Amino acid sequence: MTSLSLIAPAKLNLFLHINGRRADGYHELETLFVFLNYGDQLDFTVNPNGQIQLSCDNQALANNDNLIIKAARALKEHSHALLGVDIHLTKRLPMGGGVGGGSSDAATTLLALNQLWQCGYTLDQLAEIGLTLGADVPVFVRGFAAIAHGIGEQLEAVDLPPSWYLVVHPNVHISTQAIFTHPDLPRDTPKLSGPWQSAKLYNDCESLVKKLAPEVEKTLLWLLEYAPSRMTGTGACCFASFAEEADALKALNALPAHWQGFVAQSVNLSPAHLELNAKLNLL
Ligand SMILES: C[C@](O)(CO)[C@H](O)COP(=O)(O)OP(=O)(O)OC[C@H]1O[C@@H](n2ccc(N)nc2=O)[C@H](O)[C@@H]1O
Ligand SMILES: Nc1ncnc2c1ncn2[C@@H]1O[C@H](COP(=O)(O)OP(=O)(O)OP(=O)(O)O)[C@@H](O)[C@H]1O
Repeated sequence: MTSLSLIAPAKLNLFLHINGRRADGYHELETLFVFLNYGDQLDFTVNPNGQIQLSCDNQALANNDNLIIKAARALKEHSHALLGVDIHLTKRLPMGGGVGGGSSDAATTLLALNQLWQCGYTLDQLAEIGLTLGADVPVFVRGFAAIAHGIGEQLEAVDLPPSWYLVVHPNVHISTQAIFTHPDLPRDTPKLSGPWQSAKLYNDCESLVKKLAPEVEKTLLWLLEYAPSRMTGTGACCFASFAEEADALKALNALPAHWQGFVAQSVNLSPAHLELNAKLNLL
């Protein structure tokens, strides 16, 4: 196999509780991750010259700070692979949106290059490499919907019925770091003591982000007219959940023009894993 095309799906944090802050500044979380069948597209082609090269429809993203390059370099260093790769990114996910676009791109890169360079790493090993790139990378590498503990890397699988989501980006960029370093962020939510299904669930970042970015509050108020709604991650994207696709699409059609949105279904298994497994089974 010398080339591979895979999706890098979005995630939603269906709830996000912050339980404390560690000495290194990272926060202890409890959060419920699901994947959406919507995401960026990544095309990988092996090259023999050992170079790692990225092109993108959004030229500003094709630089060495991109998590795709960082993921490929991390894997190359670990595995001492001699081959290189040309990668093309088609960016669909809103950036700084809380849907994990950069982390998902990094995870898909690790999954693809593990095959193309024949590194033979297990998902646990790839998740460990992924964690050095970001707290959200391991869940995308493991590829199952999960409650996460720790800083987001300790995963407990969950099985959720599929649901339809309207995800709206209110056109404001929220820096994850700015939220996690803000003095007003609540950091003392008690750990869940029983099943999460019967607990009161929320996103601990939501009220702070609404205060800092009133557009997020407006988005949530708009969405709540249609269905139960919440912010994902540290924002700025907000989502509303629907039982029927048609109802989600109806709300999307009414979306004010100054916001962007998309409708997608939640899945328990990452579409990146489903695509990869399907392609490997064809060999
Ligand atoms: C908030 C979430 O989106 C929930 O899914 C993630 O935990 C964020 O994951 P991520 O973007 O991969 O995060 P990283 O790139 O590792 O960290 C970005 C910034 O967020 C802060 N951060 C992140 C995760 C965490 N559990 N505690 C933190 O305090 C760190 O200060 C860091 O400077
Ligand atoms: N492949 C990538 N795609 C998007 N952003 C990237 C990528 N690599 C690095 N970045 C940088 O990471 C920043 C945050 O991007 P990202 O879209 O992953 O945020 P997010 O959805 O809020 O993530 P999370 O939910 O994990 O906090 C961007 O502003 C950009 O500078």
